[in-house]
Amino acid sequence: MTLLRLISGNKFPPPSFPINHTTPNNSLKSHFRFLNYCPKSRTPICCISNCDQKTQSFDEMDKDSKWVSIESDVDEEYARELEVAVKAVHVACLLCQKVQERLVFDGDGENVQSKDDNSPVTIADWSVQATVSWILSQAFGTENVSIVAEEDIESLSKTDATSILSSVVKTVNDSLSSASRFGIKPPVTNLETTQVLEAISRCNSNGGPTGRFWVLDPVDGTLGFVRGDQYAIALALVENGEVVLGVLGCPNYPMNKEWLNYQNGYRRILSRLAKPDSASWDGNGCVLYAKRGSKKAWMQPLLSGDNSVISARPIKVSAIDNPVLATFCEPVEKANSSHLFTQGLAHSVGLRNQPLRVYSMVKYAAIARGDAEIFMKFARAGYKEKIWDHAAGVVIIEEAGGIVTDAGGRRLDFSKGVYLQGLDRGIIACAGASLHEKIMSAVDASWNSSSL
Ligand SMILES: Nc1ncnc2c1ncn2[C@@H]1O[C@H](COP(=O)(O)O)[C@@H](OP(=O)(O)O)[C@H]1O
Ligand SMILES: [Mg+2]
Repeated sequence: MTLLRLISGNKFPPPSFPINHTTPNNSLKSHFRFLNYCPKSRTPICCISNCDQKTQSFDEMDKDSKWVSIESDVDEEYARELEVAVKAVHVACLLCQKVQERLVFDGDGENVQSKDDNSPVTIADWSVQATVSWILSQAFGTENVSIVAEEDIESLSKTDATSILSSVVKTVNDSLSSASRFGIKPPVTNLETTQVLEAISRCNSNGGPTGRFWVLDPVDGTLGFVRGDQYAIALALVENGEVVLGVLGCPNYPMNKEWLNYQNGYRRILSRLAKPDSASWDGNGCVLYAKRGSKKAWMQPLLSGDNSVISARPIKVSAIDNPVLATFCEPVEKANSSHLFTQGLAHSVGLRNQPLRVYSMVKYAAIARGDAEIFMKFARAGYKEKIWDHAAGVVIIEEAGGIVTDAGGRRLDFSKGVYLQGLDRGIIACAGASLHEKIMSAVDASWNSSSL
């Protein structure tokens, strides 16, 4: 591993800069390789374009790449894992954007399949799983990487799935061949079909209480994805049952929170009106990440077009604790969480705003960014929540200052395998303790009379 070359002191942000670990004092060890800061937004800027003052990347990463990012100390625990994970999620976001464009605009419906539970799965789900699995294996060695992830290759390996499989292989190779812009060294030659299938099927860990494993939801909210709406790519690292890193890619969730309100295919509507400015921080999606215990969470814009500059901003949960002013999020699909029950809770707690119904873990992102105050999910009795639907979001909200528990006030338990075992009634994530307590009391008061 190589350490960055130091960049001259006057290029660092001024003392008032909000990220204190990137001040000149500790900049020697900083792995956030500043090249400058933006005078307008006062955010750190890292140059990805060809630049004399470029810094070096990890040995196994592409030597020609200028991608630089991630504010953490190289000696810090999980610094390297975080860097690789963020890069992998950026690559996955771009992959998904391309596939979603094709699905939504070109009506590429052939590349959507139905799973046994009737939920959709697309070439993006398999392609992201293969791509992230390959990137993690390259970075840490296949023998050191254990992944719990949503997809398997059963339906993909069937004889009638040959055209889907070849689309997946092409999508993975296209995505990896352009991954060098993120500092990821592409494969020397295109991956063969067997290698792609192997990368997907390697993600067959069952998790558990000991050791280290990654948790991946390649496309969370696949229904939102196929509808041209919100979805997320979620990658977390769990060690001895505790989520230690979380990275959440939200390709359709730009900086401006109002965009969340464009439900039912806002991107489609928007793109018809005017193509979003691809280089704009405001018009593009974001990647959020956090490391357990750092008390900090971060957001980067998604790269697109020829954009050569990237910056990260610290994010914090909302300071609103008055229910009258608070907004709660919940799944779009009634089948995934009872809207009737949360409506009753909202009424008894005094929430007045309309619920923000959003697909996927973008809801966790909304709480962590301070765009909403409460996320509630009350699935039907018997539904078993999977760890990949929550792991990354939980650590990001907690490090951004929020709280995530079940309805009994217990932290979610990621140590029991693929499912969140022992979950009490539902999931409640809040910006602060006061709202959280009010919701929990309201659940206690109304649970027995509910049909859940
Ligand atoms: N009956 C059900 N009850 C609760 N959650 C469900 C469900 N069926 C599927 N889900 C989960 O809800 C996720 C979508 O979240 P949301 O409803 O918040 O958009 C799905 O993720 P995938 O789309 O990755 O399968 C799936 O894991
Ligand atoms: Mg999911």
